[in-house]
Amino acid sequence: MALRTISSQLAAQLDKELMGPEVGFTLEQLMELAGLSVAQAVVKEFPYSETRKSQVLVIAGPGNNGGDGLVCARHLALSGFQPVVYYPKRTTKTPFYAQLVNQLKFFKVPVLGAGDNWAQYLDHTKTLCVVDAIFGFSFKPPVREPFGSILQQLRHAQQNLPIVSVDIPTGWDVDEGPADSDCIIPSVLVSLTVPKPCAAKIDTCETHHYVGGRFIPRDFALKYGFEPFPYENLDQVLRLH
Ligand SMILES: NC(=O)C1=CN([C@@H]2O[C@H](COP(=O)(O)OP(=O)(O)OC[C@H]3O[C@@H](n4cnc5c(N)ncnc54)[C@H](O)[C@@H]3O)[C@@H](O)[C@H]2O)[C@H](O)CC1
Ligand SMILES: [K+]
Repeated sequence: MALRTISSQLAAQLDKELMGPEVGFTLEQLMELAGLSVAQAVVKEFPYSETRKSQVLVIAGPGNNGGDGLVCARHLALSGFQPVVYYPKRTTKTPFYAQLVNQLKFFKVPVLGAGDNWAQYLDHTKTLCVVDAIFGFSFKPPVREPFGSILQQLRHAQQNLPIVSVDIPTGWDVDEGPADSDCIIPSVLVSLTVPKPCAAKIDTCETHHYVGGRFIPRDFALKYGFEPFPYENLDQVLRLH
């Protein structure tokens, strides 16, 4: 069956409506569900075992995609993993992001900032996977620093260290897909609410694709032009392929 997708523009509109006066979700609610979905996809792909490495590097960007990563790290800690968060560019637009960081400290999750040695966690003998929560559907190329250098290091590491991308593989054009052969190739993509057009460009041999962010009713999905996804029970993610 063809992949159901909506454009970056429509995704932003859908988000706005969910958080508008009529529907009334708060960003905090949606982000909690989004981050939980990503954590669930990680657990499904790399089931926790006491005898296996459990360190996960979560790289959080400056916007809401980064917020999803901060929430994901907390849920991974609750599931027995050892997340380490690299959060180099923090926003002070709302106090919410600082609260998410405080919650991580409450769970004894290290949160590294600009200037810290984050690249040591790219060692595949110690780290299970990297969660790419750098940019989502509001990314506009070209990538500005420090994220260009971060992506370059991820590209070098990705052969041995799987990348789990949140909503969009960072650096890919949201509607067109990978801009050049220098882009990261995630091992797992977790699309939120509904895949964006770039998801149709993933190579299904290389990347497992999940949908998560389970927060809309059937009629709302149909209004935005896609069939709802058949999640099972209370699962927060559905594997598409
Ligand atoms: N309904 C949902 O599916 C929900 C999804 N969520 C997540 O939110 C992101 C979209 O979040 P938004 O804040 O709009 O944008 P981003 O995180 O993608 O990035 C904005 C951030 O990045 C900076 N930026 C943009 N382009 C560049 C660039 N070329 N170089 C450097 N920096 C750049 C920009 O200035 C902003 O600071 C969506 O994908 C989901 O992951 C919500 O969590 C909940 C609902
Ligand atoms: K991302």
